[in-house]
Amino acid sequence: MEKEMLYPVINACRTEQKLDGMWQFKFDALGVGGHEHWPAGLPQAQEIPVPASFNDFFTDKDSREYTGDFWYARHFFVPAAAQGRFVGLRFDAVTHRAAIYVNGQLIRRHEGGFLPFVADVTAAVHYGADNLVVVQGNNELSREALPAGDTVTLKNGKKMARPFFDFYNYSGINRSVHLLTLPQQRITDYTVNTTLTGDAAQVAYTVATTVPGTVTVTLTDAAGTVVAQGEGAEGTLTVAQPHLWQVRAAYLYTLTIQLQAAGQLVDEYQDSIGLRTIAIRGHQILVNGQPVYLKGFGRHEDSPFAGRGFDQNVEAKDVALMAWTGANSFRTAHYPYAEEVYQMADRAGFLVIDEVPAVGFKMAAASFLGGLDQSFFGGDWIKPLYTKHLDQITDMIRRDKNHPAVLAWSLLNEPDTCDDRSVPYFKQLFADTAALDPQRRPRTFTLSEDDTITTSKDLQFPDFYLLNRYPGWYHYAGYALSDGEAALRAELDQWASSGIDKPIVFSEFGADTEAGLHKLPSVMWSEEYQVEVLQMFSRVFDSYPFIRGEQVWNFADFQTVEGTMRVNGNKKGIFTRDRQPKAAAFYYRQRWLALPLNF
Ligand SMILES: CCC[C@@H]1NC[C@@H](O)[C@H](O)[C@H]1C(=O)O
Repeated sequence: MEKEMLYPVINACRTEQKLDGMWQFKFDALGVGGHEHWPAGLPQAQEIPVPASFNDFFTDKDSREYTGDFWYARHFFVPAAAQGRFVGLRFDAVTHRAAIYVNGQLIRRHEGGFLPFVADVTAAVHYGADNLVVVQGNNELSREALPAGDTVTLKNGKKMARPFFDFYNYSGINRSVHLLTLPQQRITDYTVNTTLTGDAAQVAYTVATTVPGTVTVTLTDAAGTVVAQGEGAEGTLTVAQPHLWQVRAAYLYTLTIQLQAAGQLVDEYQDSIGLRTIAIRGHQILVNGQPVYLKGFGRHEDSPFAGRGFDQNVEAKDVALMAWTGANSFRTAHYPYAEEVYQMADRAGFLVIDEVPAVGFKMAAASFLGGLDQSFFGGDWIKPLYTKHLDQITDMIRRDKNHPAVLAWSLLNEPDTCDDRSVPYFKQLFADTAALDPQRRPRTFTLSEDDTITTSKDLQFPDFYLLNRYPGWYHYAGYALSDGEAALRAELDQWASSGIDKPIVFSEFGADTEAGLHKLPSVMWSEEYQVEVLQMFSRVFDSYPFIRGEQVWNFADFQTVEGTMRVNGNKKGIFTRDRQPKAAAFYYRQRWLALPLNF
């Protein structure tokens, strides 16, 4: 578990410098970097941008598909004034694992390619001088790591990723790197939790610090007016006539936390927070006590050139397009996204289902993508996998817990829940994660086509259900679409008569579509067919009141492994990979703008 997750800020007590740009880069297929002293500098290196995946910058297949160790390096200057402070290098994400060296010294290692970690370099840097940071990365997949897969070795000795998941194994320093200098006596975390009482909001807060001291907390509104203040490492702020954070009508306050020691201000941290409540009541998902119907997308962090590297330009475009369609939510399929994504969702009023990369926990998926056919939860990899799974859920919640946009936590995508051996795993997971979120938001996971109300053994665990269903594509396809509608209705009739009174959200449904392919009457892969499939789902959703959301798969076309089922990636996007609309985008704009928000 990472101790410090606070997003970097610059103020009177804290400094931050981004180390983004061109870094030295070198593959290490033979694993010689360690004993050839690469931590002290990379010989004959090339250059790769950070933040970005390294894969798409190459023109040869061996490099694009490279699996194994890879090294990055760059120089950075630490001012003399930093002496006596905490000096850290914060990596927002290195996929999938990393060892960090500074001036040739191993500082730390980290496992997990989609969450931040801080390397404490206080004792390793030269002050008022140049320093060298070297990152030893690795992108190999295994059944005891997230996301799950295999790494195979070809006859020519080259390693190849064999993902049990349907997105490309983009790798590298995928998000920003920050040089931080912080007070030794500092704020390390905070929590907020809002309840609404009549015409006031009660904001319970806690503040964690490295030393006991005097903590003061100030809440200011968008105009900068102080609306509440508190003293002490925990307490409750009362906000009269609060301006609530609403879905697609966001309002953010600024929370300022100050730490004083011996009468001196030693640290300060400020963040934007939204006052809102989230609850599930029967079949309803409630925000501020009002039912909300989720309209939106399963997404990916994926774009040409940067791969899975975070690109603020792409995210800004995606937020604009989601707003244009009338969407109000998305799922971070299938991993936690960059923190800037949640900040933009906070400001835009989008609801987010936040998901860890527990994807591929089903050998059938591996079979679908060329894997083996045995029970995933019966494997001898489960024990080490569970440790990493819980660790990454813990870090995701620690990182994202204060975002008003975060509605729920998705703990897995399409696991094999038809196997009795999954039950102890899920029982432990839901027990171990029950108290991680101070706001106690709902926890769930997505159910694939195989995992139905009659076959799944794990339906007692989620607080609401996420269904991934593909009649019209993987079965009942083409002219048989009407049978697909009948089969979907038959399944939902089972849910309706089951007595289960929890909401259902469709978290995946759709059809691969080649943009520009038109056919009248329709044919699979045409834009017309994608709209017909989505219209079928809309008819069904509108027939069952316990369906409380539709998040179509996917927002945009995205890169996957090569295969006979993929045409240079997955084409189920409503938008193309370069973010241009297919006919389905106009369909959803017309449907979602006409749907009331609260119903
Ligand atoms: C076979 C269930 C569908 C599957 N669900 C997980 C997503 O990551 C994939 O992209 C999606 C697809 O194949 O389009």
